[in-house]
Amino acid sequence: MTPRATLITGIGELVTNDPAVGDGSALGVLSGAAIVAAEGRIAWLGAAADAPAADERTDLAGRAVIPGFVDSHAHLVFAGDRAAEFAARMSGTPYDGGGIATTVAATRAASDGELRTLLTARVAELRAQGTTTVEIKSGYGLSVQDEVRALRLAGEVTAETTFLGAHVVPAGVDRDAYLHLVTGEMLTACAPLARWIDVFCEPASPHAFDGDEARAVLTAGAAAGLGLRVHGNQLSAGPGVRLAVELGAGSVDHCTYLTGSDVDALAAGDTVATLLPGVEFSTRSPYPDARRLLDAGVTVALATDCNPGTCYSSSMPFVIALGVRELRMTPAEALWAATAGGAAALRRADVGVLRVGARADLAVLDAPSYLHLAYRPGVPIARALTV
Ligand SMILES: N=CN[C@@H](CCC(=O)O)C(=O)O
Ligand SMILES: [Zn+2]
Repeated sequence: MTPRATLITGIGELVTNDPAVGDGSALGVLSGAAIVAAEGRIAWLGAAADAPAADERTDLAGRAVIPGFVDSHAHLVFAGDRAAEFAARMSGTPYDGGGIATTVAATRAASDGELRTLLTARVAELRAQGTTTVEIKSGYGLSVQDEVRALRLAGEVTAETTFLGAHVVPAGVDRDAYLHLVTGEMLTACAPLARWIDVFCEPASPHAFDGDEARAVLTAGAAAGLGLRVHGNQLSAGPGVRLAVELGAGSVDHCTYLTGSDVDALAAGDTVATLLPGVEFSTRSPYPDARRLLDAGVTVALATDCNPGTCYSSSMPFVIALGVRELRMTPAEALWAATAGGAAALRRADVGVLRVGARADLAVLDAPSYLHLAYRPGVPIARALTV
């Protein structure tokens, strides 16, 4: 049986992220274009006048279309509320990772059904704002059974699952014993449910892991067949970035405090620098220096880091607005980072780009141009369209 095909017309502006088409820019912007999608993939893309016949037709009445956002960093499996901690930070209390224990307690106490309900609502919230691919970390279980449960639930909604047993050392647990567990029994139980392993490498936090500990976690994860990701350089210019690059991680995330050698290492390696400006917004902290990274030729991604402690926002358009307004990225750089950049951070070639064979994961904007993502901050103009 031939697959049913859908023709999408009336596209005001089409951002493909394919530099081989359109205006010659990295965004590969086309006007007067149409798309045919079949079985979740792009079957045809070109001038609307040349579009082939299809079984169904969707007319977007002049709206802009972009690749669906690729949110390459999110912590969505959790219960509980830390609004009071947010309020304290707005009055000057600094963030040090200590509040993670509050979420761990609430998450362990929640039933599978409660966690699933919270998770699916958060995924729906992301999609309603244009995100079509999301990476989801464990890290609020911190016991073998609770980390396994978090990854099992995450795997119900995404293929991009990340084992973050090394988020913090749980309260009352010996550091060395916990490291032994995370790199041993917990890793063995979690690896079959995860694509990635991550570690919160932050010597400035008494709860997180130093460079040697992070290296042990990542090396064990790689030996178990997992790809590597690192929470690095969030609170200080620690060893996270250099470790991530040395070990060939897909991405090092936060990158708020960088030395010159960190930037040089990122520019020479193939690890993506993922910036999470919603965190600096929500913790009233200095923003990372995106221009320094971009000007050095580093591949930069933007993601939400949606989590209950440092940024309880699932909105990629909000992150793009921060990228433009606060990180001084151009609107084009910010959109690329939130789509193709996220795909690079997840080592995916089938998302974050619209070309024949790629996933037909689109975001439709109630606007004539992608510029409106930063031009109209806080206005819900983006939504996911998977055909
Ligand atoms: N920094 C470590 N992990 C999260 C925050 C987790 C929390 O505070 O609950 C982050 O990416 O910012
Ligand atoms: Zn995070």
